[in-house]
Amino acid sequence: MPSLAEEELFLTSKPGKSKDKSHTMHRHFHRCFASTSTMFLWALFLVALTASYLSFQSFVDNSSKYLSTAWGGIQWEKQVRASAQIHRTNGFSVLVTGAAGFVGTHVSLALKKRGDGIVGLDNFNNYYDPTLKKARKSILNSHNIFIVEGDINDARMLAKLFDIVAFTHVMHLAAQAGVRYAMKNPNSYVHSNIAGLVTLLEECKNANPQPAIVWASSSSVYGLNEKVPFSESDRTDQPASLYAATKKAGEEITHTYNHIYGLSVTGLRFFTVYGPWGRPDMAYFSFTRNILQGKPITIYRGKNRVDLARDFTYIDDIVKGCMASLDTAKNSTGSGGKKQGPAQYRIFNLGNTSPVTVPMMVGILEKHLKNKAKKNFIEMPGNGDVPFTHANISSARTELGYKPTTDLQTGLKKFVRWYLSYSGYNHDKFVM
Ligand SMILES: O=C(O)[C@H]1O[C@H](OP(=O)(O)OP(=O)(O)OC[C@H]2O[C@@H](n3ccc(=O)[nH]c3=O)[C@H](O)[C@@H]2O)[C@H](O)[C@@H](O)[C@@H]1O
Repeated sequence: MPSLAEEELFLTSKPGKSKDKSHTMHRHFHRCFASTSTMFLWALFLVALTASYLSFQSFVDNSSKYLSTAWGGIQWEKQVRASAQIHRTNGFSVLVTGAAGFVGTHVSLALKKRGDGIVGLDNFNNYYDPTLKKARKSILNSHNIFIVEGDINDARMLAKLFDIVAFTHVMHLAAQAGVRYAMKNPNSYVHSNIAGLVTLLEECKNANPQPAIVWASSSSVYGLNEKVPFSESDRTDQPASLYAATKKAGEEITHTYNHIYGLSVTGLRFFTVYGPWGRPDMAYFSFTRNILQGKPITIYRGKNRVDLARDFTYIDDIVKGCMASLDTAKNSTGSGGKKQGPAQYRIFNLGNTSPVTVPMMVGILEKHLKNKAKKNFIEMPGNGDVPFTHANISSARTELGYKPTTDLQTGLKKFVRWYLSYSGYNHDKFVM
């Protein structure tokens, strides 16, 4: 539509009007001709105007397609500020990356519950069904936690966030997770776990004040380590997957930022975290879905038919470990992008300390689901998997007071209850 000014311009200059009534034929003809050519010129003008309007409109559309961001603006800033508000004495304001993820959602809710301010960040990628992430986001929103839709690789957006809020802590949980998917999409691991991490650390190091960082590493860094249980001082230079390699790289990269810029860093090696609102790509989750749908499940076995085992760790225990890490994190020492003194650097195992074999885990699910699984056993393909994990948590116990309390039986029961209700099944028919 033309603007009002353009319409007014057109209406106030109607062509071909004359008040002179004594015209000769010649003059009449001439006027007619003049009037026709004026009309023609006006028509041309109209066409040109319409064409330029349409091309301007398509320019605006295209520009907004490429320049459009899910962040920015006065309203957005207001929401960020409100969400970051601290509601307790000596509380924190925490930037939680990967806030719509499994661990991110639980940690954000726990922080909010005790009065800390939180700004969530998530790129809502489609590694697994984003509907689940959106559902988690709705819960967070209903607790007045604002989630910024953005990627940790977006330095401008991160700088803006640090401009608006003086974050005391960053709980960095955004990552490309999954051990076996790394063979399908290796670059996604480099994008999130390496490039994204560096972009985030750059912003943290530039921030004034610098936040303390707590972030998710992984038990997978132990790779082919055979010494059990895994201690933080054990070898981590033999990763079995690209995922593990990027997490190990993250430990080295965060160390560099700690060393050069004085960032306070705590890396948490999570051991196969499970529970309500979990990740659909993980075995306990996809097995549950398949068992309920009567579909077969594939159970990997090691050499000589040895069962694989995991130190499955329940989400509530992991959340406690994350909170204790934030609570015991010392301030970063840098300012103006420069280190002012040595800063804290820690790495902790957060596991359960009692590994369970995969067939035993399936047995527990079968019991809770009152359904038998159709099991196919195959030899573990060379896909990045490790045969077992087992955490030594004495460091976390001493320094964080970390003490896991949920066994797999209890934790899976809670998961199954949640899964049935989330997926619309009738509880009573299933859980024992
Ligand atoms: O603790 C960790 O470091 C890692 O834990 C999990 O990785 P994983 O332990 O491999 O968890 P699942 O993918 O759920 O697999 C659990 C077990 O089930 C087995 N599995 C998996 C899938 C399948 O179809 N069949 C099968 O037997 C795996 O070999 C493994 O032994 C997460 O997916 C990683 O993101 C995390 O970093």
